[in-house]
Amino acid sequence: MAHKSRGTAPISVTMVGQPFPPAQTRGTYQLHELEMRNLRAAHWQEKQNATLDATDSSPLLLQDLSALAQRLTGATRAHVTLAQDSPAESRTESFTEGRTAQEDALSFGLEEVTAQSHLHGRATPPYSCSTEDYVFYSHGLFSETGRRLGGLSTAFPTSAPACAYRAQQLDTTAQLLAHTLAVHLEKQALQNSYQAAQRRAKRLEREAEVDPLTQVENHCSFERKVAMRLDLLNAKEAQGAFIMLDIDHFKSINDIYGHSFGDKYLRIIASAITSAFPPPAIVGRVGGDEFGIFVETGRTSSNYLETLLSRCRSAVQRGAAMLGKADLGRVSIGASLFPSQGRSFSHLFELADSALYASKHAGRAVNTIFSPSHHERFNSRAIGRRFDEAIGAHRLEPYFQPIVDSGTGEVQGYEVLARWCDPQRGILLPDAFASIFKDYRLAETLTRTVLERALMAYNEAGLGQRGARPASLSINLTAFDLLNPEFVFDVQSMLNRHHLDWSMITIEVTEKVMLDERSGQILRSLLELRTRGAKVALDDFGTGYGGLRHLDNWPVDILKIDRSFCAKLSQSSSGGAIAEAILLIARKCGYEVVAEGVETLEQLQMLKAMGCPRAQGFLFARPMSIEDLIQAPTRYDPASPTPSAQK
Ligand SMILES: Nc1nc2c(ncn2[C@@H]2O[C@H](COP(=O)(O)OP(=O)(O)OP(=O)(O)O)[C@@H](O)[C@H]2O)c(=O)[nH]1
Repeated sequence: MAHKSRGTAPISVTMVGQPFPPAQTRGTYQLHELEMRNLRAAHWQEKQNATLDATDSSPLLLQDLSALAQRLTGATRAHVTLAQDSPAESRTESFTEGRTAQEDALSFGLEEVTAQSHLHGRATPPYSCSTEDYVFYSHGLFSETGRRLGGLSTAFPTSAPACAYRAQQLDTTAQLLAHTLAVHLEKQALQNSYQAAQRRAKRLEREAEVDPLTQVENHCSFERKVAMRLDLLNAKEAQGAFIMLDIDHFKSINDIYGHSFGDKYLRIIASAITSAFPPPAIVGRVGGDEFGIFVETGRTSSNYLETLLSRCRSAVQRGAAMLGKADLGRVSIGASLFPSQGRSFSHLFELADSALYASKHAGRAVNTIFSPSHHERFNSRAIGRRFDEAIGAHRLEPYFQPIVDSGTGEVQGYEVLARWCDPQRGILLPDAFASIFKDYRLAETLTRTVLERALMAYNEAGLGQRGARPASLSINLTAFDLLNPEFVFDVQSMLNRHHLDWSMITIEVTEKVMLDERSGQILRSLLELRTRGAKVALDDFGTGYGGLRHLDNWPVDILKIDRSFCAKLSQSSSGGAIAEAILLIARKCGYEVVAEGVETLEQLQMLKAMGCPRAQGFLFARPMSIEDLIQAPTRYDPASPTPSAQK
């Protein structure tokens, strides 16, 4: 501090009034400084226990009060401190380079009495001390309730006559200051509590806006903030992108590593997205494992958006790598453009969702920027009305694809596949109306319509009796069908209506359906269907994400080897190895097996050599209408395919 470096002559201090501790009566500057340090340390302790809040505005007020006190009392210097104000702080202010030893002594004496008064509490009678030139007084400032608010320290020249008038002036001034301080501090306390309430309200408001798990905006706040931003941008003619990001196979990740690991993964993904899209971009969690992002892109090309998406994907991969699991970090992304594709939140959301669905459909882990062709395929709202019309006009039809004994070529059953016969666009495969399967009403309607018509056709055309053995009918179900507890009873009524029984029904479900978290009802429905006599086939086996655990946990009778393995049979040794492994598992566990997507004689021969009992694919026949099926053989010779199979 300034006074340390100055090496001034020692100041002798003589106490009057309350006694000082003995060490301080020795009276050299250096000794005093040591003592003062101790005093300050003790004072800081007191400060920590203080209840009044010294705020930024206090120093100003204290300066004003000090000046006022000086005027009222005629003191050479007056110094007002708050109860929790530190002598150390006022000392820094008081001692500056260039002061004379006398001025130092003045400040030092003032501080001395201040510190004493702080340390010893109530200053009655006032503390006082003197140097050669000055006499110092310290008055405590108390509220009406006796609470210590601060102190007034004053200095008078020793040469001035001491009189009763001075003592009275000091007392009156101390009372006035105490009153002023009390009012100020009360106002301050009120202000503080108002500010604290404001801060609390802000915090609560923010808490209501953020998703507690990931700390990004929750759905509601995301929508509100994006809508507000769009209003601004609409006025400015600026450009932006609405992005949807969905974690791939998150259900399985929860399933395999546990829910709390899933939570951690979600947090990591959220923070990766936020790092890739810092404010002013808006990031929100809009679903369980789905995030929305709105980012302004300026007047740049769509290449720039691609760059942003790639950057986001890399950030996600880097974040996921920290979790040390090789199968993490895969996300699907869809984006729509503002304002060229949409101007409102709901429209942009819908289009980005369609694009996201297109990414999922394309095999996941890809980015898709919306294009109109995605709309019908991947947007259930866009297709819903036309679908309802098609149902009314009986344009949703069952097609049948034979399932054949790979040894004899004999037809053992038919898989029922939905076809939409559109007058303008011809016969549409489910891929062209994939969004139907996202909407429970449309998905259920589709299953029931196609099933009812398939059973009717099966019965009327006598399909069950055409071959040497009754042919089975394999029906594809969605999670929505199985989640409906009424579904089993509805199928029972259909079977009754068409004089058929459960033994000829096979229910086909994918691994994804079996992994559905609402699996309680799905499992119950499958068990009920099986109890009634239907078989359960696990479709696309080997492509799912959940490993082999379904086989232990779920009621399964048949494994359908996915077409991707059959396609690789003749191309790579791994395709053959996987098909062989599936057949081995099936044999050991007692499952029936059907190979899907068999297209060449070579594939069939390899499957036969591995012991695969049944096959289905273009080598025998494509899915066909009931009219074509009636004409089709009940036994195929793979060596000389039928004309329909060659299409
Ligand atoms: N750990 C965790 N899981 C959640 C949370 N919210 C939702 N989920 C789960 O997230 C999963 C979302 O699954 P989906 O998006 O339907 O399916 P998916 O497995 O990601 O499949 P694709 O999106 O088609 O790749 C469900 O299983 C939910 O139970 C959460 O806060 N924490």
